[in-house]
Amino acid sequence: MKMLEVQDLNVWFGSGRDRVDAVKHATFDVAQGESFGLVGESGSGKSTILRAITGLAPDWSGTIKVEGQAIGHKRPKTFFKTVQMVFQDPYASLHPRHSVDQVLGETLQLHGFRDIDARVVRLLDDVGLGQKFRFRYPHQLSGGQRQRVAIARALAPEPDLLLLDEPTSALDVSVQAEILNLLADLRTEHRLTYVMVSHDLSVVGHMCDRLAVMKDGEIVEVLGVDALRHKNAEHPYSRHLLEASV
Ligand SMILES: Nc1ncnc2c1ncn2[C@@H]1O[C@H](COP(=O)(O)OP(=O)(O)OP(=O)(O)O)[C@@H](O)[C@H]1O
Repeated sequence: MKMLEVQDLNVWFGSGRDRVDAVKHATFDVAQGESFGLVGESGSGKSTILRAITGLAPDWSGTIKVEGQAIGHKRPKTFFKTVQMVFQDPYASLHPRHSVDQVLGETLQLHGFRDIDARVVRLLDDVGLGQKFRFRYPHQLSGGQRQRVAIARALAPEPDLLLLDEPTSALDVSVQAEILNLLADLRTEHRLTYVMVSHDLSVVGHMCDRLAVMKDGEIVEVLGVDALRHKNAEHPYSRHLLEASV
């Protein structure tokens, strides 16, 4: 089954002379359980695709289907039981005056769970933090630990699809691999589907089964990870991108 189908997606910001066409005619699909990468240089539209899917980019046209259901411009609450996003910067995405317990507890409550206590405990274990972090505040956590909390919050509604927007690029190099390994393990354990934005081809090569190469708002090519490893692309721009990577 297809987890995500995106057909002829156009996303723009502003209007008239100020209009920016951030994504143009993007088409791709992602199978259930697959990990799909979006790569391309800064400004090519990668994050905007994820933001359009979650409803953070209001002006879009085309078709977005999740688990076969076309989504409209307004997302019902149940949508976020299926789709969750993890942002690049865990410093910005966590409220500074909310403890880890509050962050996770409130998310669980919002999604109608009753066994909140047991679930908070389980989520902290799932992301490798454990109980001693439960009543800490963001400023008492390292960058990697904050990103683990953000990942736990995304897992709280038991989603099927995680949208990962450069989930490690704001972190120290030394903890990036830890978080990527955690994400890889969680995908297997929770049978998740990933769409991951990264400007780092080695990250995508490690984490993804297929990837779309974006340039100036367009998907120029969709490649399997083998083609990435063998630097075997058709489109000149993808070839250039692969050649430039180590
Ligand atoms: N809220 C916004 N208002 C106006 N323009 C925007 C907005 N968000 C993104 N853009 C523009 O849309 C284009 C695509 O941006 P996007 O962030 O999707 O690129 P990206 O490939 O994810 O790059 P990066 O890796 O730098 O985040 C850029 O030209 C950007 O300036």
